[in-house]
Amino acid sequence: MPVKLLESSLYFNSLPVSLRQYLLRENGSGLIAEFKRKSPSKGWINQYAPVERTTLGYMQAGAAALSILTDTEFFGGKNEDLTTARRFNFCPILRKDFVVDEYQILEAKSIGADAVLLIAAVLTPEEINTLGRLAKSLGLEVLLEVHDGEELARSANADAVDLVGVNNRNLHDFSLSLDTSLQLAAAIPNEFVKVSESGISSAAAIGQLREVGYRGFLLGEAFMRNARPERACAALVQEIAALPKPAVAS
Ligand SMILES: O=C(O)c1ccccc1NCC(=O)[C@H](O)[C@H](O)COP(=O)(O)O
Repeated sequence: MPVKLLESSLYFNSLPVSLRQYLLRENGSGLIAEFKRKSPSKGWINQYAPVERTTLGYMQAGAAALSILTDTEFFGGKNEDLTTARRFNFCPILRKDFVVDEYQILEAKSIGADAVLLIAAVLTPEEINTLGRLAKSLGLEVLLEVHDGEELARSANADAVDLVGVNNRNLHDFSLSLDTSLQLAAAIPNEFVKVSESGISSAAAIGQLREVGYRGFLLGEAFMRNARPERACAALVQEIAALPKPAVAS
């Protein structure tokens, strides 16, 4: 679609909803609840859950924000999924696709996203700087995804990034370890809201992650493998409410 048409979208000039602020809310769950039908590591997870009921249910259950995969080939998504979620929800929505060019950022804004993902493993620091600044100029927040200390050190640029997400999934072999987040937490500067991504399925894990400073928890499969993903989300929110409160954010 030509850029001019993206810019004429209903959402292009709309006020963004801050993912940072929603994750830092007192008494919030910090959950970023994801809608994905399939994944490279698992194949089909859930072909039937409707995006309207699922995303509205996530938010009614107490999730802090939504993550939507719009990529069709690997995740079974489409742009319309995000726009539908936008129509039904007033909350931050992260477009969780791999962003590699400027067009995708303009497109993310035009379909109703509030935040985009930049992955350190596939982008140079210069690309993160350019893409992140463009996103921020449009009012989008930027979640930088890292998997190790080296990626973090070269890519965490405060002019281009708002939140740092540590992916517990190794993108080469798809192995998962919560230790990735636990070990990297202290190295992430406190100006960034810290998010732990992938392979999280229990309140106990979220309790551990909170203790080392994480305020956002991105869960996909743990919800989507259920026929009613929003009910799995509601159950987890209840368990999170019983955890000790997180320390005041820095
Ligand atoms: O989910 C995958 O298999 C995957 C493989 C390679 C690159 C990205 C992938 N997923 C995208 C995501 O970021 C996750 O959906 C998200 O972090 C939630 O993970 P999970 O809770 O483990 O579903």
